[in-house]
Amino acid sequence: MPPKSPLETAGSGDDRLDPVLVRSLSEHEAPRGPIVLIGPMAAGKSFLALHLAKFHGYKFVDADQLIVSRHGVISEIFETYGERYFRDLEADTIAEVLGDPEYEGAVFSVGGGAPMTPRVRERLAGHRVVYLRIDAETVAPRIAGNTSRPMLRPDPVARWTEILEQRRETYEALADVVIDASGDRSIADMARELDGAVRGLTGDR
Ligand SMILES: Nc1ncnc2c1ncn2[C@@H]1O[C@H](COP(=O)(O)OP(=O)(O)OP(=O)(O)O)[C@@H](O)[C@H]1O
Ligand SMILES: O=C(O)C1=C[C@@H](O)[C@@H](O)[C@H](O)C1
Ligand SMILES: [Mg+2]
Repeated sequence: MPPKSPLETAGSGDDRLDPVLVRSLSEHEAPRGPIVLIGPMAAGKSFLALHLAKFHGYKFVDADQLIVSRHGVISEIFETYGERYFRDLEADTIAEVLGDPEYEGAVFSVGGGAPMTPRVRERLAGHRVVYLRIDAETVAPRIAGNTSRPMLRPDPVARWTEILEQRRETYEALADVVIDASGDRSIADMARELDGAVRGLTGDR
């Protein structure tokens, strides 16, 4: 029988790999850095990463949160210095986390626009990348009253849809694993799928 793909392994219940065995196998592998969560604005990347930290024992790190803690509110960075400046800060922050052994095996959520920066894409090569895919209908109530995401002004749902069209191919090309977040799937369900898929990636690539 051909080996299962990570996606098949992810939701397969009974035949999932034994966690203890996978952990001990992975100890012998070269470090591969954090697991990187990509996807459009408000897909739930930060929410999912936090859930994985709370309930599945992963370390959690979020690029936007690091930027805010060091440089202040994102909308103000955009207003004062412009998008280009923010993208440089974002790329520097991501490179720093990817290179930090403290975050080996952590879940790392990055901002929706991060994969569009060529330097970020290059830096992601060889890392495990999970794309959180979602449709506009599911996201609409989350962003309708948006004030904090400068890219979504002035019409959040229309801008979100337009931006996803520009980014979709890039997200798909980078993804090792795709998790579907459409239809308000429960975060616990997605977390279990991601955890299973990541275990399936052990020894991959
Ligand atoms: N599965 C879900 N069910 C219900 N609400 C959710 C779900 N996922 C995310 N949300 C809610 O949607 C909002 C956006 O989620 P989150 O901030 O995690 O998005 P994000 O992908 O990190 O976006 P950004 O790229 O802007 O950082 C949050 O208020 C969160 O509570
Ligand atoms: O998709 C984007 O371009 C952005 C997403 C957010 O996470 C922030 O990184 C910022 O608001 C830009
Ligand atoms: Mg986020």
